[in-house]
Amino acid sequence: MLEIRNITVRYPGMKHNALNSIGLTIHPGDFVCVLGKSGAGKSTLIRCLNGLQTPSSGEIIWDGLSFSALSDEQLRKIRREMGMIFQHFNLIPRLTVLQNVLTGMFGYRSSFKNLIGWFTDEEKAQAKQVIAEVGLADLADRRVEHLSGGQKQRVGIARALLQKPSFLLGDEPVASLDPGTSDRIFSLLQEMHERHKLQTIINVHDVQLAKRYATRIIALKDGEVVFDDKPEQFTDDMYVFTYDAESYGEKSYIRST
Ligand SMILES: Nc1ncnc2c1ncn2[C@@H]1O[C@H](COP(=O)(O)OP(=O)(O)OP(=O)(O)O)[C@@H](O)[C@H]1O
Repeated sequence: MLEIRNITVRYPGMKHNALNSIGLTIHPGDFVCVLGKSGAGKSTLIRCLNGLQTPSSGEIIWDGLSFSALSDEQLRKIRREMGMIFQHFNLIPRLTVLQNVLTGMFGYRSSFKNLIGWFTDEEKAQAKQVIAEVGLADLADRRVEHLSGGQKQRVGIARALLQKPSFLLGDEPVASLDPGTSDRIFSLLQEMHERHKLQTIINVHDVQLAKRYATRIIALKDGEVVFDDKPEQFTDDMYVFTYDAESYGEKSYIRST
């Protein structure tokens, strides 16, 4: 269970809070999609969860540990628990799929081993296993720069899985992909979520994807939680309110596959 207790984030120079007294509990099995228009605070929330942003006030607690009082070793452990996937994939284009995925092991190894890039046969076998799980077994030795966007995101997912995380966090992971590919990536995320018993929290602009795959939708507006419930409860009126739209679909946060 991950507890977000009353967190507020105000960036330097900002007149308002990016997040304003957010309180949430993420339960085992949750597949959360976070909705909200641009600037609502979605990325800031994800950045707080992966330790990249320290809240101005409030606490995040996981496994009895408060993020604000961690030793370096505990911080390393928390970072390993947070598998992260990104809109622009954050891969190294000139390296192969296997080499990119192996970087997911870095949190478990010494800095020296990471520096020289030496991996054991066992580590390579584990990486090949997750590469097969995301459907890229035939492409393990291909350079990432030669892959499609959807394939690159599969590499990103495999790298996150190799960390053996408890959480899978995504900051707009399908925003650069076409609707059909986005749907296939969400289907893969759902499969991995269930197989690896993850707690998944994904920011997404596509409301239909959220409604199709999430077990829980959280909507943010102006840094506050305005909706936290099952996807079927996210009504057209809630859409209009969340996105300051005039009608359902009016703000193009809905795509069809
Ligand atoms: N590093 C920063 N410095 C100052 N202000 C920031 C910074 N990052 C975000 N903000 C501000 O904080 C607020 C929330 O931003 P955030 O990126 O979390 O929103 P978002 O919902 O993820 O938006 P988007 O969908 O466009 O990515 C916005 O007003 C944004 O301008």
